[in-house]
Amino acid sequence: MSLAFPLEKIAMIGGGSWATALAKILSENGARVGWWLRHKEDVQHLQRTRHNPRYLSSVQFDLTRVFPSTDVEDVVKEADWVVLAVPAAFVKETLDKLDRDALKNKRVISAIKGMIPGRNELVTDYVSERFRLSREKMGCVAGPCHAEEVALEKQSYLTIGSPDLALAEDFSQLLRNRYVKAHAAADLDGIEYCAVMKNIIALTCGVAHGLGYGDNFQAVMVANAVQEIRRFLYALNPQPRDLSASAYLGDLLVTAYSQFSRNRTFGNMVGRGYSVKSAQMEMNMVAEGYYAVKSIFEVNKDLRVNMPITSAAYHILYEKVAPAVEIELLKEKFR
Ligand SMILES: NC(=O)C1=CN([C@@H]2O[C@H](COP(=O)(O)OP(=O)(O)OC[C@H]3O[C@@H](n4cnc5c(N)ncnc54)[C@H](O)[C@@H]3O)[C@@H](O)[C@H]2O)C=CC1
Ligand SMILES: O=C(CO)COP(=O)(O)O
Repeated sequence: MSLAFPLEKIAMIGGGSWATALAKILSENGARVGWWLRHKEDVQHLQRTRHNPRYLSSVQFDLTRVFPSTDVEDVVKEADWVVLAVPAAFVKETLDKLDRDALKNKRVISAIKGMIPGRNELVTDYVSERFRLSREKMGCVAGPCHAEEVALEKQSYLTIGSPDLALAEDFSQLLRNRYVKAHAAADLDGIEYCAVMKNIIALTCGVAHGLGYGDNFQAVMVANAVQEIRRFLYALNPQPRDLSASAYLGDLLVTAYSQFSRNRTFGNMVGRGYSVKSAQMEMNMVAEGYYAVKSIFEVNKDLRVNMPITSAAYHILYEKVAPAVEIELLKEKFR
């Protein structure tokens, strides 16, 4: 196979499903991928068997292009591009080991669809401030794309958001292959916030499903969600954007409807009566929407946007209001 990008050096930060899927796409395109994983035994397993033992274990890696390691400083030092793919709740502790100049002269892509808990910041805002990095040097990976379908090489679409369209286009090129189409977009903030919010909506769709509501109700929930997202984005960052594009609506739809969605699965368990703790323990994966709902709810205390779905999810997850009560209230608010 000819290598499309033999000289590009990537640092992949994260050992979960999405990091594994992105490492597959990038390395198969010929990039050199230094791959930080948290557990030494996972690194050793990858080196021995060429498979990630925990996530997307069917994917086999070419170890002449993929270099697993537990040393985040080493992995970052070598790279031109740093791709962040740990859940947002672990960004701080993962990057804490790096000094403030570690990302100087690097281009940083967040593949994370969550906010930094406690700080209620987008990942790119946090990284930009912590590492004194201009947002022009940053981008995000968005779009309706489940890691599980990447592993199966199903046709997928990604959008790279960055205020620097040239950077977004460069990273799009690294991703394009037989089954991935990627394109550049300028709306970094809007795309990143929408990716966070669609997780909250998918989680709440899961709650309704767990309570026995059907497809008719879910379709109305999703339609109302688009309006909720539009109101919030307009209040926060009023610029023209086409919310029907796949980076916004497409990602909302796939997460709300897919069997692979972590957020929907988590919500479904809560709707069926699991406590938040037991639902989290049951999943070996992270539902970003759980953390995101608190961040968005708190950001909205100043904005005061009408956000019935987010408020319902917050009451269920953080104030222990019975899911049936909150969904019953939503029923009356939807049009
Ligand atoms: N899975 C997918 O299809 C997609 C995921 N994303 C985003 O990618 C990000 C990563 O999620 P996934 O790969 O899905 O995760 P996952 O749910 O597959 O796996 C959980 C990850 O959390 C890590 N983790 C758990 N405790 C940790 C700790 N204390 N410190 C550091 N890491 C810890 C695990 O090592 C593992 O990497 C999320 O923001 C998610 O929204 C974005 C697009 C698609
Ligand atoms: O963002 C995703 C698909 O585009 C993944 O969503 P989940 O985390 O709910 O699986």
